[in-house]
Amino acid sequence: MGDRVQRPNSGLSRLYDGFLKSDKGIYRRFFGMIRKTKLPFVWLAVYIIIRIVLVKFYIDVTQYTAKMFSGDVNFASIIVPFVLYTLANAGLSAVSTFISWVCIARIDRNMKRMVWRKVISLPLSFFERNKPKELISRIVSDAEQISQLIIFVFLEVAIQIYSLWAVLTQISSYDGRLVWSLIALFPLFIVISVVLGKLNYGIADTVNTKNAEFTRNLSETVGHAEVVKAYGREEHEAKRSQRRIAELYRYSIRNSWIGQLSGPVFAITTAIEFIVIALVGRHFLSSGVISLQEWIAFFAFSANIVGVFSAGYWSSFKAAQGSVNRVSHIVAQTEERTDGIASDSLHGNIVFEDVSFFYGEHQVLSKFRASISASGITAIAGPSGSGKTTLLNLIDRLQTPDSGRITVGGIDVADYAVAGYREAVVYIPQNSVFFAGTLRQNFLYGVRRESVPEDELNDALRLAGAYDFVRALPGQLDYELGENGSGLSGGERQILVLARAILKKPRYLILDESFSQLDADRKTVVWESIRKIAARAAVIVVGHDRQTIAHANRLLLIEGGNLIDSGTPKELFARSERYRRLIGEEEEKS
Ligand SMILES: Nc1ncnc2c1ncn2[C@@H]1O[C@H](COP(=O)(O)OP(=O)(O)OP(=O)(O)O)[C@@H](O)[C@H]1O
Repeated sequence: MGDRVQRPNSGLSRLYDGFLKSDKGIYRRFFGMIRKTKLPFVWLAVYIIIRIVLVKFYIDVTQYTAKMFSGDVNFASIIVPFVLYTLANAGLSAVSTFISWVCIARIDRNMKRMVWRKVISLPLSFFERNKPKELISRIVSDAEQISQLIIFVFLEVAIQIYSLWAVLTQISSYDGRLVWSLIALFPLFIVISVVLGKLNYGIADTVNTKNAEFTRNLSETVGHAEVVKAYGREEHEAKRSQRRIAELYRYSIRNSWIGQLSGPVFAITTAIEFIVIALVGRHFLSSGVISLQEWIAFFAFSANIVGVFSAGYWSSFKAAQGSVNRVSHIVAQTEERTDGIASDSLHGNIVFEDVSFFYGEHQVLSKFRASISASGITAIAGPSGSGKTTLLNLIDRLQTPDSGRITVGGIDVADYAVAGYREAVVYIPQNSVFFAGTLRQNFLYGVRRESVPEDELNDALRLAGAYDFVRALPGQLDYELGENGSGLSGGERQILVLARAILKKPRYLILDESFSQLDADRKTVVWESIRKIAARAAVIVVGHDRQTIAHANRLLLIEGGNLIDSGTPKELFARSERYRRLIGEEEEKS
């Protein structure tokens, strides 16, 4: 928990930090991501049509204004149309703003749906590599930022280009040279926009990263408040948060500072532009090339063009680049394969054929070979960290071998359709995880049948030894559990997980020291159930406690990721000193 807080650099280097942040392949990834998000095309089309009409209104209103300012104040031909256009402009603008927000809300919703579906279909290794709490907080804010990017930047830029074209066409109708005097100023605006955009990206990305880290840290600490209190670390945690809050504050101030930089910078460019326009306009007006009305219209149109550049589209685009990167990174991940052989043909021994497996650089299994019988109870025993859970994860396809393969009935497990496979192979991990909701919802979690008769639920509860305590709960199966299944003891949760596994009628049941929190009586009941399950299914259980040894038909002894012996518990006890040491018999004898 003793983390190091990275302090921001000082002075100008902060500016360059942000300036240097750039990313290759961003456009390709962006469009790849957009292709997978359902866009609200009808709403977008309506929005674009209204905006095109508004551009036309804008050009007409500017010309009427110019006519008025040049002295033409005819009521019927100038003032009435001017007022009508202005009213229609205001009404349509309101409608277009509303539609733009509808488009954003829809894209945001569709993108969250798409990303969430993607995330939940990714292999476990993705969640191990990425910090899940940080990831979730980012998906929520990033999707919104990208939706705004699409509407307020990409679409808006396209509309502004159209508007620019319409305005320049109008100006060229006065005199083509006026257009070139404006175009000559464009490079200046573009360079300034790009520089400010780069600065914006760097700082906005850092602020988002710091925010996500902060949220992850807080939710981790709050989620384990009992540990904080038990170790008396309240003060430490308060100080740690304060450091992060102070750091966030510094970055936010820097963000605002850079955000405000664009105002004065564009004011200077506007002044330059004003001087150029005024000089060009005066020259053309005095030489009689354009009329007074055209000169006023030219001036108004030119001011609008600077407005387009100073609107900060490039800055907004760069600020959203971090969001695009994160979401597109998720979208580019490969999902777990869902197609494959139906689980009906899933029968036979589970065989590890030269399986090697790494967690990052750390090799856990090296050409591991073993066979697990398709019937009876097979126990996997070995010291802590020897790779037992990893073997179970590989059987349940939560992890995939880096080389070699695991077969069931001679077929690679990767070739079975994963949903059916996990329906037939039921895995009860070390921690029995429950979610907030009723006991019934948790009990039926992952049971794919449309409905399960009440009698069958009760039979499963009886078989697992859970019936009596569930009856005693207020509301029984409708008993409400809190976050992470709080409201039940650890042992009660373990029994309920077994009852749930019974409902799934597994062909292979995998248990990872799943009953460590039960008292001796309850363990006896649980083992009775396991024996009944083993009469029609293969049971693979990690552990070397007395009950496991007493019930196992066969035992695999693992050490350092290698199978060092296998046989019946009796055989191993007779011939293996390592085994005897492992189960503590040696100590007892002495
Ligand atoms: N997610 C992970 N990332 C990196 N290393 C891991 C990960 N999970 C396990 N390991 C490492 O892999 C090795 C095997 O772990 P595994 O959990 O399979 O052992 P185990 O025999 O089940 O241990 P235990 O009996 O303590 O549960 C250990 O050295 C462990 O530190």
